[in-house]
Amino acid sequence: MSAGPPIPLEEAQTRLCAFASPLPAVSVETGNAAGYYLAEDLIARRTQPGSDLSAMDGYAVRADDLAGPWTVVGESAAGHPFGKALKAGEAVRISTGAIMPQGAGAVLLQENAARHGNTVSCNGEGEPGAEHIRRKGFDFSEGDLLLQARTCVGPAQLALALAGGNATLPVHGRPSLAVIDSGDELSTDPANCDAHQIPASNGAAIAAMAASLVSQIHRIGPVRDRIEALLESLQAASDADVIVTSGGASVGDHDLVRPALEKWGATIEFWRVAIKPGKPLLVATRGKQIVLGLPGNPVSSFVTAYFFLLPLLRKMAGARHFLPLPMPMACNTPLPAGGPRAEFLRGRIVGGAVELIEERDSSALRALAGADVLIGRDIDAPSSKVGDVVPTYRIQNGGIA
Ligand SMILES: Nc1nc2c(c(=O)[nH]1)N[C@H]1C(S)=C(S)[C@@H](COP(=O)(O)OP(=O)(O)OC[C@H]3O[C@@H](n4cnc5c(N)ncnc54)[C@H](O)[C@@H]3O)O[C@H]1N2
Ligand code: MOO
Repeated sequence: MSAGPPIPLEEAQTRLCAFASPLPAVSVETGNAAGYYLAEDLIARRTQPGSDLSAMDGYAVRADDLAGPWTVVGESAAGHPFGKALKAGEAVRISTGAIMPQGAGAVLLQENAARHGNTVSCNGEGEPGAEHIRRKGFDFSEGDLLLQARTCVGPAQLALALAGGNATLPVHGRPSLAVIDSGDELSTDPANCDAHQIPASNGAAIAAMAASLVSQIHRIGPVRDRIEALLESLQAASDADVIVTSGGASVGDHDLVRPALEKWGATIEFWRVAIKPGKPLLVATRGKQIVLGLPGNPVSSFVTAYFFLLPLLRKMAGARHFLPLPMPMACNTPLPAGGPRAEFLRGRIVGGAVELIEERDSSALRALAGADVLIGRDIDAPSSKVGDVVPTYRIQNGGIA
């Protein structure tokens, strides 16, 4: 294929993600569902709260009997309701989360009560009130829509699903991933590298970024810069839904990922994207398998995994929104005008604004590891001054979509 000019970021993301569809639904125990995406709308199977409950510790009294004093006739504790109806002149000791006794319509807070033996009265600090009651079904009722299909199940959604009476959840399956490190200079032993070697770090970083979105990860390599070795590694990855390579994607004599993929029978869909770092990104398909050839420079590999691999995996895992979400932030540093490629600079969040990390080399891992965000600069973006708002992309914890 002829290379052609690098294609714009959004077009490349759209073309890549169009190769993927959400995987079929599977059922998982709700307690283990964090990180999965719902395959169906989630409906409440129960009402919460199931009865009127007290929101505070204190005394339940009738709504038509707010002056007191009252005789304390029993207790309603969480899990242990008071079994009888409340009469005028009576109060029931009640705790947070306990069912309001039949006939009760107000709660006197413990702090506002004076208790002497079996008698309780107001101490002058406040009256009994209905605002301390959580009404039956105020959060949700049986049959309500709790969450839409393709929502990510985070800790809060997981808790809601359980509260809604769902022991299991229908979620989309997750893709399997193979990650291939390639390059003669790569060592598997970071503690013992010769002068001509560097520790292989990209594969491990990519695997860590993808971990929560995939069913399994097969790490392969480091693979030698020889077509046969690359072919062997691709063959070893032939069960994976998605294959990622890093290194060997550029134009050097030893950049063999493209010819190896062609020889393996893959179709090169596109090569080179107008972003910096990350230009030599390559996308190929072989049947249903999708191959991403990431550039070898560690920051380029990270940035292309962030803007291409993670969206692809999210889409396959069922996400409704799979592209990284820019967060506009004021920038404390003036930025020079953009160039012919969209650029992603490293930035640090300081006092609610973003500050540029000057180091831009695409191999500079220390600058990347010290960054909170990537600062996005469009193609030909005008220079910006201190305080101008710029799009930022959170990169801690692999980023958010
Ligand atoms: N004449 C040109 N040279 C280069 C171009 C170009 O357009 N014309 N593009 C540059 C850009 S941009 C990038 S990015 C790199 C990408 O090159 P490759 O994908 O072929 O990567 P390698 O050459 O194999 O490695 C680059 C660099 O990264 C290190 N590396 C590779 N794999 C790993 C790994 N798994 N863990 C850690 N580090 C890794 C490798 O040692 C090299 O230092 O090409 C430019 N050149
Ligand atoms: O664009 Mo390359 O990915 O800078 O080093």
